Amino acid sequence: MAQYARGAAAVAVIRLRNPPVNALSLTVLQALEDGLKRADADPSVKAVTICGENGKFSAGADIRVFSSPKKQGLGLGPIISLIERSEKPVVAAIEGIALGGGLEVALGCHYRIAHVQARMGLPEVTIGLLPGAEGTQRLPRLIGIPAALDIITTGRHVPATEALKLGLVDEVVEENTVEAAIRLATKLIGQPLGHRRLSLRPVPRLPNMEAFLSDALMKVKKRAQGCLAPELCFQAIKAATELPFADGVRKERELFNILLTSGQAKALQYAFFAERAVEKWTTPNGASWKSASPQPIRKAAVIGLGTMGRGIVTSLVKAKIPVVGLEQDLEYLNTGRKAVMLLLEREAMKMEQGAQTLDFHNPARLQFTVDFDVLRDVDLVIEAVFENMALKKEIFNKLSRICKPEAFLCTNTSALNIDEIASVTNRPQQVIGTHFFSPAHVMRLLEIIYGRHTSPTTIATAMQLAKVMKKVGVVVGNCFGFVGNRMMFPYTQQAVFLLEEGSRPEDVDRVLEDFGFKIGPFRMSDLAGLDVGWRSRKDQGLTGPSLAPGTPARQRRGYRYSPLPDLLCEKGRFGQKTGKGWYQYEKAGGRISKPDPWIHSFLSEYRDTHQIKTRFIDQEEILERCLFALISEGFDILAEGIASGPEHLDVIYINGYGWPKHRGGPMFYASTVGLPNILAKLQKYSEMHPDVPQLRPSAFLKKLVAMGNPPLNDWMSYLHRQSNKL
Ligand SMILES: CCCCCCCCCCCCC[C@H](O)CC(=O)SCCNC(=O)CCNC(=O)[C@H](O)C(C)(C)COP(=O)(O)OP(=O)(O)OC[C@H]1O[C@@H](n2cnc3c(N)ncnc32)[C@H](O)[C@@H]1OP(=O)(O)O
Ligand SMILES: NC(=O)c1ccc[n+]([C@@H]2O[C@H](COP(=O)([O-])OP(=O)(O)OC[C@H]3O[C@@H](n4cnc5c(N)ncnc54)[C@H](O)[C@@H]3O)[C@@H](O)[C@H]2O)c1
Repeated sequence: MAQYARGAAAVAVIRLRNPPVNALSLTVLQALEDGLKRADADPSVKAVTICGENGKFSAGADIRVFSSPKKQGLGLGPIISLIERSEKPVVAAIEGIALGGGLEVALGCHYRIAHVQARMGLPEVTIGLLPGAEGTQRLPRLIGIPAALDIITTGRHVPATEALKLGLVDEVVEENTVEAAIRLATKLIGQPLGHRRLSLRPVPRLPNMEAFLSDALMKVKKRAQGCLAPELCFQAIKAATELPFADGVRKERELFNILLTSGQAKALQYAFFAERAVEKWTTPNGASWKSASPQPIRKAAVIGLGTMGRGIVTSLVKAKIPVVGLEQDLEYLNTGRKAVMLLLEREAMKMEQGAQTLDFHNPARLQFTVDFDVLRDVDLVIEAVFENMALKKEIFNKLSRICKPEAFLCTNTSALNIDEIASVTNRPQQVIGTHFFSPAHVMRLLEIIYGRHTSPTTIATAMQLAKVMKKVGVVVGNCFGFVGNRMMFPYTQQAVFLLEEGSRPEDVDRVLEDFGFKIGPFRMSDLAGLDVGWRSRKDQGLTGPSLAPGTPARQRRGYRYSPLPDLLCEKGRFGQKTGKGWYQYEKAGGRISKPDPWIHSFLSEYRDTHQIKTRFIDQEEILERCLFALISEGFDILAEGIASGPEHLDVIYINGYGWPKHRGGPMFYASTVGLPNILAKLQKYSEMHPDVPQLRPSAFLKKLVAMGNPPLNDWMSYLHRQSNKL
């Protein structure tokens, strides 16, 4: 709702109230409208201030309303026009946040005062929409086309000081913002308001408007990667340059409705809430975010300053946690130190542009050592040494002897058993997997893996660490590859099988990149290094010297196996680092991939050798075999209780594996394709490839289909229900 009160003799204060972020629900809108009408009707009221409860102006429209049948009633635009038309001056007092519809309300006001720590923005694009309450028409009139385009098509939050420079607000204050707004409103009583009504202003012209817009459109499309909203935001802003205000508003509404009814908005809004839902973690034995309290981390250590350790140290420094980086010897230490410093210099430059600083030259904040004794006083250690169980056990055993008893011990292993690592310590309850993604200072995902003995406090502490590092922590159970890499295995396996049967790496990558992945499986493999998987397969006895003599080339443990990646590694083709992998690169370490004729003839010789008949494989088959195998593994993970809901898998894939957010994650995508369709396709492919267990549909998927294809929110409630149709 919105509370109506008198702030000073002649000033009415309308306070938006809907905790925690004063989202504009239908009730709030009704109360806002009632408040405006009451102020208008009361002759003793000469001015109005609009503010928000609890130091937050408003986070915009209540996102849940967009998927409810009541959305027709969300008539925010007319209320904003009502504010603007008021003959009594209306001042917005912006504290905390003014986002989306919240900022649109402020744009309808005649003046805007912001607290110095406030942030403003129109983030609708991030949930698949555009500002639908006349914001695409008012903002360009206030701050010009280039700035409005930037703010609306990126959805970024603008700090108050920048907002002042842009002319988005009239004043920034450090004191009580509402009181300052009331004072301003009092001064404005009786003054003319015409020039303050944004709908009456022209859009500032640019000398080269047409060229500017066509260049901007190209950039917006390139960044959008298949997402519809940025381009429609652009169209709405362009309309402001071409049409009178009222016609521009009509165009905005038309474009808004296209987005609202698109599957993309639904997917992006699902992703918004999924990301928040995973913060409320639970485990099958009843541990939960509600009852577990995190411990403070005042100092941390990172062991191993290779690819991952460097990024992890950088993330900790950025989170202002003092950190010690440890390496195995001085040579590795120097290399690691230089790499960390370079990353930090770059981060510092970026932060200075945003007027923040990064203090990392102080040894109390960042220290490097080869001496484990230095770790005696740290509260938490993250191990990021080579992926080798014996080495990890040696390190954890040492840590458990050296670190103080209350210190937490985390491993960045990609797949190894957390319980086995914990077993060599004197504190298995404080051992946990913290699986960062490369590059660790950039990627938002932190997969948090609890073992059999991990305590709720340890889980809560790892989740808190994720939050402080501005990452998305997702709590999952312990199994080989955990959630992300376990689901990735059937996906990359299908990609390689498709090469055996007739596709080329660039065909498979193109289909998955067109689907929206930032990078296809072969380009990804070249980037990560083919040798990483090769080492792991050798450790598992799937290839290399430990492979039993006489093992058929394309079979392991009775199932289909493709030796193609091993053969490439044997030829020294490790991907980007060697300049050759599934593609060729301009040089070792090069990044521009080109299809490689050598690979094409290598594949055709391989097919001849193994008497595989080359066939044309269409896009549909490529997409379905890769994605549905991954999804089926996801259903197995849910059935085993490794993750507590489909949104966990989706958040992991969006934030760690480049899954297109506008498709909502693999499990959400499965729900849009329809579980019966996925089941039917998996059954078909599985019949065609009976020696590939990853194509056999998950029993849980079958059960959900038998139960009538329930909506995704209900899936987990069917886990233990009996089905007589199976
Ligand atoms: C064919 C049919 C035609 C129908 C016509 C329809 C009508 C047309 C009229 C359209 C009017 C459009 C108006 C406007 O242009 C559209 C919008 O405003 S869309 C919303 C835009 N705003 C956002 O995207 C902001 C989203 N929120 C955030 O970014 C962050 O939450 C935050 C505000 C920065 C705060 O961050 P944190 O402090 O980290 O806190 P949390 O993120 O954990 O949030 C706390 C809590 O609040 C919930 N929440 C946040 N914002 C909203 C919201 N806008 N709506 C609903 N709920 C919100 C969040 O989910 C958390 O709750 P929890 O999930 O934990 O229970
Ligand atoms: N590279 C990735 O993309 C990625 C992603 C997620 C997780 N991981 C996991 O992170 C871990 C590290 O991987 P990486 O890619 O950073 O490896 P890396 O080879 O780049 O670095 C490992 C570092 O550990 C150091 N090290 C080895 N033994 C040590 C010891 N006894 N004491 C101190 N330091 C020691 C090495 O000198 C090296 O610098 C592995 O478990 C890996 O599976 C890697």
